[in-house]
Amino acid sequence: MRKGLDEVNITLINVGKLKEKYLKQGIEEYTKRLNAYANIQIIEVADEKAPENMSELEMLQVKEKEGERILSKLSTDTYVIALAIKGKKWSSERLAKELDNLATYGKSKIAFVIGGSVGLSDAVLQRADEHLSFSDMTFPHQLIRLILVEQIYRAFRINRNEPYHK
Ligand SMILES: C[S@@+](CC[C@H](N)C(=O)[O-])C[C@H]1O[C@@H](n2cnc3c(N)ncnc32)[C@H](O)[C@@H]1O
Repeated sequence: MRKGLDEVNITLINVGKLKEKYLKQGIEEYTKRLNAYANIQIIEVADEKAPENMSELEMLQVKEKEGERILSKLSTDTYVIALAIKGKKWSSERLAKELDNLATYGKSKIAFVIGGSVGLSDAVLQRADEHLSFSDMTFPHQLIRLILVEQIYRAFRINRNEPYHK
């Protein structure tokens, strides 16, 4: 059944608690603005200790444990967009269009997933319907959360033909 974007539930699934105050403030601001347009929920799953000198195997284990926690938050009818450096690069207009299309085709649950300091497990990447990249650069996962929430807000403004800074 066709749905409007305002009927869509957007969930951001993140690994670890947000620590920096300036990021918290920015995310709260965009979440508040977004709430005028959609239901938005932010979920934080526990992170694993990830010391600098971990072996490949330990890193894999961290990803897998965090991945299981992420997967436990996803229902089978959720459309999942994983944030991944090697994913597709979309313009803001393309993200707006994709969200609009998902609403049009009755997808009312959309989850964006951001990995922890060592990234997302293969199981999460395989579960995802799309992999989205913001650039070839690696951003801290907490900063990506702020960039993502701003881009989702921008997408809603674009879809509503409302003015926003270019
Ligand atoms: C510190 S990065 C992890 C780096 C890890 N080596 C990897 O390759 O995924 C943490 C998370 O932030 C997100 N992220 C970081 N940079 C990104 C980018 N340029 N585009 C999309 N997501 C990004 C991804 O979800 C990633 O799992």
